[in-house]
Amino acid sequence: MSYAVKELFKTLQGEGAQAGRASVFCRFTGCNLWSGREADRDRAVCRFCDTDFVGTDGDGGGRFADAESLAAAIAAAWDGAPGPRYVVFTGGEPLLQLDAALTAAVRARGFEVAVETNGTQARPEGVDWLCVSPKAGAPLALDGGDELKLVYPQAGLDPSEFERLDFRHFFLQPMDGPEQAKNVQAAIAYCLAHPRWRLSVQTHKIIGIR
Ligand SMILES: C[S@@+](CC[C@H](N)C(=O)[O-])C[C@H]1O[C@@H](n2cnc3c(N)ncnc32)[C@H](O)[C@@H]1O
Ligand SMILES: Nc1nc2[nH]cc(C(=O)O)c2c(=O)[nH]1
Ligand code: SF4
Ligand SMILES: [Mg+2]
Repeated sequence: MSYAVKELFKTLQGEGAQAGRASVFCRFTGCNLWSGREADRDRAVCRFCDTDFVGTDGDGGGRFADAESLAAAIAAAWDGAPGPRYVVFTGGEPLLQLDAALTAAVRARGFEVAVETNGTQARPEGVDWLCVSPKAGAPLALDGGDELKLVYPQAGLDPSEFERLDFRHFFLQPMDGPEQAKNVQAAIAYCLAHPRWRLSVQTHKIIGIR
């Protein structure tokens, strides 16, 4: 199978329970909940996306013919630094492309494998850390994982609906956009009143890394 990648870069994971961790980010092209075109945003299922995942023209992006060639590019992006290697597959929606061949190829190069998904697709083999971020109006195909990271608030989604699912961590991440300051206050208030939930701040945006 071939893979379309928007961009590939090393940075610190900015969100959730692994925040602060050195990571190679592999951002796949394409999503099933939005075309990525601004003209389509208002009629998309997911309308608040903060990410450009169209095309293969970003830093380190491109079309990779097979799992070995993409895994080699991921290993090169790690840059030879010693210690535990960590790759985060995101997008776009990574589970439209990530498969067992690719998780095996990066694991063979010493990587732990993390995924950021909207939860609408099945989980492939070989994932060590699964972050699920459900979207209002999209069917949830996964009933567990490592962290549930709910962008908050979303009309029609009550966080309590997700508490029955099998996750180790439950996070609210304030929705970025025009109402960001208000959404931060709402998420803080929810976490104070519902201590099962923790706040996930998008730290990379604050400190100015990608
Ligand atoms: C761009 S998405 C890509 C992965 C996958 N499609 C998903 O939605 O989980 C990466 C993360 O950013 C979150 N996110 C996207 N737009 C956001 C926004 N405007 N404010 C806060 N988080 C956002 C998503 O919910 C997800 O947790
Ligand atoms: N630093 C950093 N951390 C992130 N965590 C999840 C991200 C994503 O876009 O999936 C992301 C991202 O884009 N940058
Ligand atoms: S599901 Fe994820 S990548 Fe797709 S539009 Fe929503 S936030 Fe963006
Ligand atoms: Mg991001």
